Amino acid sequence: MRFSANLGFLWTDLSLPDAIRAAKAAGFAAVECHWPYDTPAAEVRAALEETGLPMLGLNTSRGNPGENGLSALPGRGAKARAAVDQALDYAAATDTGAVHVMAGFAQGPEAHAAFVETLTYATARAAEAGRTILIEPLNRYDAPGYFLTTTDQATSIIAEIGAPNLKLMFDCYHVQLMEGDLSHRLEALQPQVGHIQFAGVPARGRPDVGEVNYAHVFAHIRDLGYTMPLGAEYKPGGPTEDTLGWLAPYLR
Ligand SMILES: O=C(O)[C@H](O)C(=O)CO
Ligand SMILES: [Mg+2]
Repeated sequence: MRFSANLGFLWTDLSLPDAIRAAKAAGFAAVECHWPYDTPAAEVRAALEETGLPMLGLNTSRGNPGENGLSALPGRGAKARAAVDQALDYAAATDTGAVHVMAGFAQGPEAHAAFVETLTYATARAAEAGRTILIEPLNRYDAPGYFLTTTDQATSIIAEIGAPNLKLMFDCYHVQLMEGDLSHRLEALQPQVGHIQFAGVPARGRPDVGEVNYAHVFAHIRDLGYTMPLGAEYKPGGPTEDTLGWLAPYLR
C-alpha cells in the first residue's frame, strides 16, 4: 500500500514546500493539499521535483469567509468558474493530477443545476490538460448544509454529466459517518472512484484510533486491485511525526 500525505492537515506547522519534504522523509509516496494558493506555485513545484513526490490533488477556493465552495451556489456561476480556473492553473503549474471542485452550502434543484453547470465547465477545461475533477460528499456533522452529502448523490451527478474525467473522492471518514458499509461501498463504487482518503472516526484523528479498522479496510482496497496512494487526511492534534505509527508496517 502507498499513502499520500494531506498537507491541509499534516505538518501544518511547516511551509508547504517544507511539509512536502517532511512527507518524503516520513515515507509517503505522494502528497495532496487543500488550498495552496498563498504559496507560489514555483516553490511547490521545486519541492515536488526535489523529493520526487507527485501532488495528487488540490481544492477549488472556498469563497468568502463562512463559505465552503461556490460551485452549487445559484447566481455565483462566474465566481465558481473563476475558482475552477484558479485551481486548474495552479494544478498546471505544479503538475497536480486532480482538482476537487467544492460544492458549497446550498440545497434544492437550483443548487443541483448550478453544480452540474460548473462541473460541466470544469471537466471540459480539465480534460484539455488530462486532469481529473473530483467531487466529495461531506458529512453532516462537520459541514451541515453542504450540498453534496452521499455517494449516491455523487454517482448520480457523475452519471448525469457523463464526463470520463469526473470522479468520486471517496473519503472513508465522511462515508463512514453518513453511510457506513465501507467495504461494500468501496467495491461497488470502484469504477467511479478517483481518489480515496481516510481518518479516524469519529474524531478525525490518526487512523489507528476510532471505530474503523483501517488495517482491514486498506487490505480490502488492495485486494480490489486499487493501487493509487491513499490520502491520509486526518488532524494529528500535535506533531505529525508522533501520529505515524499506523504507517510503519507499510514501509517495510
Ligand atoms: O474535508 C474534506 O474531507 C475534504 O477532502 C476537503 O478537501 C475539504 O473539505
Ligand atoms: Mg476528504
